[in-house]
Amino acid sequence: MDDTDFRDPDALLARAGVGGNPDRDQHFLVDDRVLDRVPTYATEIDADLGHVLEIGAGTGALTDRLLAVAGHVTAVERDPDLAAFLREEFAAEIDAGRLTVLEGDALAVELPEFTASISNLPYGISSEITFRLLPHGVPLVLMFQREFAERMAADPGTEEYGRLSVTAGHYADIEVVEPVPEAAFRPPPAVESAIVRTTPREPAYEVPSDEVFMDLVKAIFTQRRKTMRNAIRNTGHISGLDDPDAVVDAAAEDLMSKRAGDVTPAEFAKLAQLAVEVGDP
Ligand SMILES: C[S@@+](CC[C@H](N)C(=O)[O-])C[C@H]1O[C@@H](n2cnc3c(N)ncnc32)[C@H](O)[C@@H]1O
Repeated sequence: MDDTDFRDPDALLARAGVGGNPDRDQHFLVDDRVLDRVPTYATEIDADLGHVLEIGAGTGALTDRLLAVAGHVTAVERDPDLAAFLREEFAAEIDAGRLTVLEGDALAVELPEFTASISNLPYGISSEITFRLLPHGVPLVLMFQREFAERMAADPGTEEYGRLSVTAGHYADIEVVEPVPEAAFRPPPAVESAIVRTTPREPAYEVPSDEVFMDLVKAIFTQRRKTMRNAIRNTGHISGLDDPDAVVDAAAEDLMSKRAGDVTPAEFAKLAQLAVEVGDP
């Protein structure tokens, strides 16, 4: 088999004897053109992919394409029947030491060292798995619900901008690289999807600690319609600030009059620094 002669996704479903169970987050990608493009969003940045982690490998249609561009692939799959099918279907690649099938919940299994993750994710764990992967500081190419993808990549001042945009953008540049229609999957999900690429980089600001920054951002966005002044005052129980008033008093007046949706990540970072300077948290 050469690199352009990949396993047919419909034939894989037939061999595995599955149709996809939406209750188990199973929507298999069956559009060859999309499947072929997914790995290129990583290889156009780094042609040498090393060890690729795939979350939710299903019947292996994407795994097959990843094996063509990576030195090693670790494929995590929670469904025992699908994990058994992967071990049988890809026995030669496993024997050759090029593929590891990890059976279990991607949120709980011990992850290997990896140099990129390329995955058509189970949408039910989008947020939790993304924040398990982002701190590894490697490129990610991940399929999400389109609305989630757009919130992740949103800029300040837009309707989609929020906690997810700030916290994901803390680790990496985020791009929506391709919208994917429902018809590309079997069974089709209820909503459109989109592929996101994250490119790791240091943030352009300093924070006292990731935890202080994340807790403050989380707290303030629970009150996004309020002014920053009121949002900070009302959410000490979430942000961990003992004396929110002291932070408000020390902060710039114009920042306190804004709403969270217009506050840049750098401004949130400055506020987190200020909170530490005034002795809080
Ligand atoms: C959207 S499907 C993608 C399947 C395959 N990669 C494809 O593109 O056709 C998500 C897969 O993740 C698996 N899955 C669901 N929840 C999981 C979890 N918590 N950990 C690991 N795999 C999970 C499902 O069984 C399913 O095979």
